[in-house]
Amino acid sequence: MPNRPILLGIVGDSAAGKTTLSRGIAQILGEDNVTIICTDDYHRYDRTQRAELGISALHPDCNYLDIIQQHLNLLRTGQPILKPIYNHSTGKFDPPEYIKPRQFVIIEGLLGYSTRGARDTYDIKVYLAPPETLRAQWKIKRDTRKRGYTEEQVIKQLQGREPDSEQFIRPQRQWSDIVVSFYPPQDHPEQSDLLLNVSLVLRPTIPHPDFTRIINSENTHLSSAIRLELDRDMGKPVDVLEVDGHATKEQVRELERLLCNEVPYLGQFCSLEAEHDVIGKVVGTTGETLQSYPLAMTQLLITYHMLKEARIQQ
Ligand SMILES: Nc1ncnc2c1ncn2[C@@H]1O[C@H](COP(=O)(O)OP(=O)(O)OP(=O)(O)O)[C@@H](O)[C@H]1O
Ligand SMILES: O=C(CO)[C@H](O)[C@H](O)COP(=O)(O)O
Repeated sequence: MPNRPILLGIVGDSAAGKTTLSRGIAQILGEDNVTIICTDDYHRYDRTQRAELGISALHPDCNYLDIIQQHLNLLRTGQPILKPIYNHSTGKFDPPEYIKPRQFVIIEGLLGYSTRGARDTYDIKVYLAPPETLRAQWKIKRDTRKRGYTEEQVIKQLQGREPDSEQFIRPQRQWSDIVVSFYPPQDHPEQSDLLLNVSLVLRPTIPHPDFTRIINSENTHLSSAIRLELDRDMGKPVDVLEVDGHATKEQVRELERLLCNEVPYLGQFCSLEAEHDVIGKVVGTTGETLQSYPLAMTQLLITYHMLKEARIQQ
């Protein structure tokens, strides 16, 4: 057991896929081992007040960033918090809840990296950056089916929030250790969620697995679907792991073996070999379950980092 909980941050704009990724990782690590906190709960104003004030939920002034920071510090040292609850159905606040952190804590939300104090508390920082067209499709589907909005209302909200997205949300990408971007293949711009590629920007802010052994070898089998490239992100040199939407189970398994060489106990949590594996499964907007190997690879990499950190803390 680690001495203190391991904190994973997942930040990105609305409907960028934060909840989907958080739940997937929690299923892999075992839901009893994971506490998920959504920072929407720290909105300063309810929906009516925001409309009256003309402020969006994306604006730092619309959120209790100081309380987020304080709660992150408490969670990191294993202490409980009394957390507010924002109710997306009513647009109001429910009574707060008492939360004791489990072994792994995932904090997902809009503004998680916007203060230095908050940034310093995470063990691993992920930023989700799907192309804006894909995010808009996901948001329209999710908000019309699950949050009671009309398509016109969602489009209007996306347009109205764009200045805040640009000023406050997207700059947080620079603070992340891993930038995850699912994107549709060029030949299928009308994407199917099943075929999405993923680009994983790996900043040298945390030690990543050594992918070169399998990517640089004469392993043409793997390189047809998985490539490691040198690039720049926000002006800084990074490695980028590109996983093709057509990647096969066998190809992802090879990467899984590589990660398990470095962190053997990874296999106890996530394995494509497992009979009832949950890895790479995503519940679509209409409730159907999709299997995505690029998502499986993303979950494997993040879980690898969390388990490695947990081991370091022992
Ligand atoms: N990797 C993915 N593959 C396919 N579909 C996805 C993926 N991630 C998210 N989606 C779709 O996008 C929708 C929005 O995702 P999600 O609810 O996870 O976003 P979010 O960032 O948590 O949003 P918010 O901050 O507004 O609560 C989901 O309902 C799902 O259908
Ligand atoms: O960007 C969002 C993150 O989920 C929500 O729109 C934000 O939390 C405000 O909620 P609501 O749409 O219920 O007013």
